Amino acid sequence: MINYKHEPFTDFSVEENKQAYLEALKKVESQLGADYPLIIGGERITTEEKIVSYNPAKKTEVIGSVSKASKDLAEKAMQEADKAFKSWKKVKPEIRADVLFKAATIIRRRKHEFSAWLTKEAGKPWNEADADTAEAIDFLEYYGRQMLEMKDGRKVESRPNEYNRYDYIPLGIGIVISPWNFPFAIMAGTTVAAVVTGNTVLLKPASTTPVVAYKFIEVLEEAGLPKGVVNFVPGSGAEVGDYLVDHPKTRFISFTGSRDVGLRINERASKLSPGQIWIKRVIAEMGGKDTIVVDKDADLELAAQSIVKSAFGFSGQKCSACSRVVIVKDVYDQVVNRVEELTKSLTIGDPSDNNNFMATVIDSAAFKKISEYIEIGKTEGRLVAGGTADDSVGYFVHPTVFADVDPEARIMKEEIFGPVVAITKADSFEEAIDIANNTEYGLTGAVITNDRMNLEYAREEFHVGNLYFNRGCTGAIVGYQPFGGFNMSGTDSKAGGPDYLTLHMQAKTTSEAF
Ligand SMILES: NC(=O)c1ccc[n+]([C@@H]2O[C@H](COP(=O)([O-])OP(=O)(O)OC[C@H]3O[C@@H](n4cnc5c(N)ncnc54)[C@H](O)[C@@H]3O)[C@@H](O)[C@H]2O)c1
Ligand SMILES: N[C@@H](CCC=O)C(=O)O
Repeated sequence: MINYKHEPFTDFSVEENKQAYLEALKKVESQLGADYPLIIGGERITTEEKIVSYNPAKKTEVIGSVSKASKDLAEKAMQEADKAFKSWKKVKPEIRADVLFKAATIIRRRKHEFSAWLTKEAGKPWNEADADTAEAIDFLEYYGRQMLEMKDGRKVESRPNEYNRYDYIPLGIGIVISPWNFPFAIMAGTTVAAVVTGNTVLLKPASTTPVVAYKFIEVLEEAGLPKGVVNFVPGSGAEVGDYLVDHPKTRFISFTGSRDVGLRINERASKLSPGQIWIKRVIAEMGGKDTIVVDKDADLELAAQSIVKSAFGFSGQKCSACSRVVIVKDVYDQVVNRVEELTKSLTIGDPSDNNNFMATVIDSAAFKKISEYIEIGKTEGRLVAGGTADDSVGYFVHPTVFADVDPEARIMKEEIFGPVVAITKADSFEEAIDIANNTEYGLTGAVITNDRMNLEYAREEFHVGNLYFNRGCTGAIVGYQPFGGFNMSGTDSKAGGPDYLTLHMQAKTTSEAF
């Protein structure tokens, strides 16, 4: 792709960068508690009912209060999106791409400010927030360029006296439903993929992180996006989510979130609503139960470091997080001991303080669910580290490691989505890969080995959408490691990959005889 390079990560050991982030945090702190309206057809609409967004590390601190869309307002947004589609679909792809490039530039100028919102609203430590913002910029730069490459369609053959073309045209109105764990990157990436391809959007962000989404819509407006192309409609998943998914004018749904909600959307979207004249397209990126496999011939320090970073980065709240480890028996004790040491040395606390490696989980429901899994883990394995939690100030769950877990145990099979990792032993490398595959998910996985033949075996047999060798299993980069999973991890749409935009368009063949 022409001139695309991913956004570099900030080095916070450089004093200037550290000071800039502290300034950004101060700026954001001075703006906490504001009210944010819905944006429908460019109009700001304030509702009585609000979604209140809190800081998970200081659970009484209000980040902002966001108006909440009702079904009536969702319907109004649908009408506005329908109206805007008629003109937006005719806007040249170059101009649509330009809006993305300008938005990327605006965000780059305010990079630490956006990251500071993520630290406050999602509890992201500095490096995790910085990576989330960098990924949002990457999506804008990458999808903008990809649209320029696709704007004239693909080449097909013509014959004498016949001219054939194969062009991509937009689909229509897309419902974008995004998760809280990458509240900037995934929300922005899924929105702009739909927009740059000529569609209009109703964006329903996650209810725990709506403020950063509002800030992003402001950037799109500043970059020149016409009214009604993206409509901001935060609301209850069950009420507004179902209404929009079922709506006959909905042409496609781009969902990222849990398995259960993804399956529900897929099922509802398959039912015809009165007046509907198409089969709705569903892009669904869902959960994971991701494994790191450690071979006997491996760099064991690299293995332990990769496990700890992948399991506990952003408190394990990544669909890509390492939540299971399979170690070949010859090196099992060594690796478990080192994982224990590293885990016990992690610093935990408020993410505004960059000395803390790990902060909180997102909210009280997550805190409760993860705490319950820790209790289940105590009956299913040997507690090696952590096992405690404290929600007196914020939702802190301590990084937890269980060893000697049976491959069939619940903590080995169910997505916990928190800082909990389960370790099991395998007799051989082949058995380790079998255990890794023994889950309904298939998102990410990693193999740590120096054995070339075993790497090749894993390349064929380890059934995941993103497979990594001799590194951890998180941190895919847009345009470098297209991201998406198999089986119950979703529709393998591969966000940030060369095929992603085609999912938002339909191809039209024209053949002219002359
Ligand atoms: N595969 C990926 O690329 C990827 C990326 C990030 C997160 N995830 C997954 O997301 C989950 C965590 O995110 P979450 O807790 O926000 O997930 P979630 O499924 O609870 O919510 C995701 C979004 O769906 C909305 N929603 C809830 N019920 C709905 C309904 N009935 N109709 C329409 N929308 C509805 C929510 O409000 C939110 O905006 C984890 O399972 C994680 O693995 C996957
Ligand atoms: N793309 C991210 C995960 C996104 C889901 O949570 C990664 O590769 O770690």
